[in-house]
Amino acid sequence: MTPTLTISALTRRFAGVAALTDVTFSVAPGERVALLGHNGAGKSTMMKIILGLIPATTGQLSVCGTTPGSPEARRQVAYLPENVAFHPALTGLEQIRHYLALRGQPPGGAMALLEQVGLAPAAHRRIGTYSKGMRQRVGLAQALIGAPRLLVLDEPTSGLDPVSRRDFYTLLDGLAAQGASILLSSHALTEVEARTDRILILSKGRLVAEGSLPDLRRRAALPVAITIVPRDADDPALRQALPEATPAGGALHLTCGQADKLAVLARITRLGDRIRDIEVQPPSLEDIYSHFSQRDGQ
Ligand SMILES: Nc1ncnc2c1ncn2[C@@H]1O[C@H](COP(=O)(O)OP(=O)(O)OP(=O)(O)O)[C@@H](O)[C@H]1O
Repeated sequence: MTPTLTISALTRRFAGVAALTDVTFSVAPGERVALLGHNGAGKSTMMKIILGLIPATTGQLSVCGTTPGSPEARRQVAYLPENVAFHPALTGLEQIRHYLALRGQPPGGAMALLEQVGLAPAAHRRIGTYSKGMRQRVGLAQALIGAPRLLVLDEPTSGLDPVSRRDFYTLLDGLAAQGASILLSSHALTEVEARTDRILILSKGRLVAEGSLPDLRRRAALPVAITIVPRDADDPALRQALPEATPAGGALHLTCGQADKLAVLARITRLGDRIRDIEVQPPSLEDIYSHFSQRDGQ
């Protein structure tokens, strides 16, 4: 399958500042990719180059099979900035009709776009009365004009409550299922953990890790945390079987390498009904993120 976005050996410098250095990756049709990185890591610079707003210093880019910023690329790429601003006096319907007219498309398609983002019931209300989540949906409806093949979303869920975030990602899932590629930046690690196919970690302008969460987890080889709730916290058999465990709050806590996990679980299982409950916690995306960032000296 031809990638929607291909970036190869991309470098961008600003008067002495290396914002991006030798970045290479691609995004396939229907793929949801998260771009993570600390403040100043180069995420916005990357997006601006993909959108054709600024040129790369060196490197090759192909956006929907063409050059970033070309009329053909602009027709197929949509962008949603972090803080979308609309005229508060316009209704959602008027705003989208206006954008359609600007794009030379029949304004009659506005209601269908608002329906797609779940805003049809509020279409005739002024945007000034919308919640932040609703305004983000107007932004998404605007981004969907012309059925783009690539959506570039800059922290699209920042400031949204958990339910609005979940709804927003559900919308993105639907778009990806129809073949749109999604590249989004975020600082909300737990949500991208569950709602994207691949994660890119930028650190000081370099791509320091790339892969699905299980890939990154395997590569980082971080310890697994196990919490055991015994029937009797003072049971000496537990200390004997699990001498490395630390007692706290009526439970026993231990960590082990991924490779040792099954052996440790087998030791715990042999304790039978001396154990009331057990919780196995793999490293979170936050742990993995700081592992790769730290590896780069952050
Ligand atoms: N126009 C510019 N002139 C000079 N330096 C710039 C310019 N734009 C970005 N930079 C620098 O490039 C680096 C990357 O910035 P960028 O805005 O891409 O980071 P970011 O990952 O989007 O950060 P944030 O999460 O804070 O938005 C930073 O060191 C920034 O100061």
